[in-house]
Amino acid sequence: METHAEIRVSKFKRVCVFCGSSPGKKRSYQDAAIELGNELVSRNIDLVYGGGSIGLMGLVSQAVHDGGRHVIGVIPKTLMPRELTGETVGEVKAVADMHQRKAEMAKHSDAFIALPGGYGTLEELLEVITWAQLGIHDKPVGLVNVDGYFNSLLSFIDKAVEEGFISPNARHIIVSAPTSKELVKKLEDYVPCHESVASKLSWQIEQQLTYPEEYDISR
Ligand SMILES: CC(C)=CCNc1ncnc2c1ncn2[C@@H]1O[C@H](COP(=O)(O)O)[C@@H](O)[C@H]1O
Repeated sequence: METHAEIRVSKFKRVCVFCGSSPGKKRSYQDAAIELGNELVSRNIDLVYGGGSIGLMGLVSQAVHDGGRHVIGVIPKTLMPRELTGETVGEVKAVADMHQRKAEMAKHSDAFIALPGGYGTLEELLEVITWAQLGIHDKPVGLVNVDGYFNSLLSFIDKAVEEGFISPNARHIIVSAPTSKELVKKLEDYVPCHESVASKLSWQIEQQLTYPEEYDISR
């Protein structure tokens, strides 16, 4: 009997993935990157990521590309030489610098997902959480907590809530789940509940003063 892969419609058209430019030491990290790619494909979701073929970034982008979905890699011109990041599958968007890259990745996405990674991943993840906290966007943000990789980060965030540096409402911005399947489902159900301090309108005006209009990331 002929089998068909299950296709579920998602409210997300494109998801931005932040993840390690290294593969990590455990096979489970690499498997999770491929699993996330396959999960996006099964829900008809396209991928936006930092470009290149190194580490987990290469695995997730290859899985989405192989599954027939569109892949956009956003690469700063300085990282474009192939020796640095490898070949990018799908569409390549060249940008001037790391700041434009983040704005561009955010602008093209309906949600953000982090897989295990290092400084770059943490920086990208925390920045989109900060933007959500300020009300600059209301797109869901989540992490795949593969083998508890992010446990210490989540404990630290809980500590920051306890100590009065993060509001309990803002704690809810970050959604986590042990697998991609569970995470994407949670992100689909996510309802923003934090207060906005910067209105989207004022952000748009600020963006127009600093970047061309195309870099506005709010909806
Ligand atoms: C010269 C050099 C070290 C190149 C590394 N090559 C890279 N190529 C593409 N994106 C990257 C690179 N390094 C960091 N990033 C960005 O930072 C994140 C990964 O950084 P990390 O490995 O977690 O910290 C990615 O989501 C990506 O957007």
